[in-house]
Amino acid sequence: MNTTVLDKSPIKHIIDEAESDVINGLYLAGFRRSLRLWRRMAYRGCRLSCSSCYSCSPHSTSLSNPYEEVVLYQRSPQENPRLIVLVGTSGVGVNELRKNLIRMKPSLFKGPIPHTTRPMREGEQTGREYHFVTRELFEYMVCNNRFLEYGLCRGHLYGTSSDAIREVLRKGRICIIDAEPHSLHALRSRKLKPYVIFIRPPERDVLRLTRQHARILTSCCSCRAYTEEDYEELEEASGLMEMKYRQLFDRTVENGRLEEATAELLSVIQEAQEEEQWVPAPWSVPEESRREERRDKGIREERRGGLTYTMDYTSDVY
Ligand SMILES: Nc1ncnc2c1ncn2[C@@H]1O[C@H](COP(=O)(O)OP(=O)(O)OP(=O)(O)O)[C@@H](O)[C@H]1O
Repeated sequence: MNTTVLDKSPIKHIIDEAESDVINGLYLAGFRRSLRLWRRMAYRGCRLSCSSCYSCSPHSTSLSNPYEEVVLYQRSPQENPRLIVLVGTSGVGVNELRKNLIRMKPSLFKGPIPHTTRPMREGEQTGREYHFVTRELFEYMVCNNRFLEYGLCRGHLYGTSSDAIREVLRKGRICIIDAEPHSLHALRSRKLKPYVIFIRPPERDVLRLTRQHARILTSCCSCRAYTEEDYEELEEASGLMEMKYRQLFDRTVENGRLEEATAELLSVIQEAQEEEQWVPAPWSVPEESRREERRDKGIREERRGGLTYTMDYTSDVY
């Protein structure tokens, strides 16, 4: 496998962190601070250079076309649960809420197990903390668009694959992930039917009151108490995110008091799984006609000599 593929990709070097998110024997995979930091840096980079960023560019269909045909969709009990995606600006409490839900209802919620090329440590098991894979396999997965996002940390690659998400859903559990808004276009598929919940900060006085003991993650991978500037930045970044991406959000939940926000989130997720919701029209097309459509597209592109596109169109991600 040619390593230049990864060199050209939007990987950012990120800082390592203390391992393990194990609480009372429950493995909370995917909460590594390094990946969160990477995401944050990637998002900031994206905001600074919007003209070259795929998701902000006119090529991103979900953003360039704010109108899309939607239909009412009711999930049947035989179908996999819908993927739940939490979106929010760094520091608003997305991880705290996600962790809270998994801790409260571990038989209902689960996060996807990330992949890594880092060597397995004593006491770890592949498929529990991580899927431990070789660099070759990781790069192969990158080339085949298997990752929704990935990052490099002290020479080791980390990533969240769409297969890991599907694995959770296939087992009938609600897969709950947090994502940067620019990853949403890759998630919006008929198979995953993501339900996107935007987490918004509360009013400033509620922020001050509730975040007294909260710790903000700095870019130097250390934690400290929130300051007034942090609140200001949080509110501003959140407002911008909401303005720019709101057409991709299904619901908004305000994260003021943690118990109240968690309870609201639980009820919103229950509605998303059990009640009728608006979804993009192609998500309700029967599987057989989708397969035919994909086959047709694949053949057309092969004739044009674009063999490589065939793989994308027949991939499960779409
Ligand atoms: N509703 C809340 N009330 C009080 N503290 C909260 C609440 N939500 C989150 N916190 C605290 O705020 C801090 C930041 O939360 P969290 O780590 O979940 O942020 P985040 O949105 O995931 O951003 P990042 O990935 O940058 O950490 C943590 O100390 C967390 O315990």
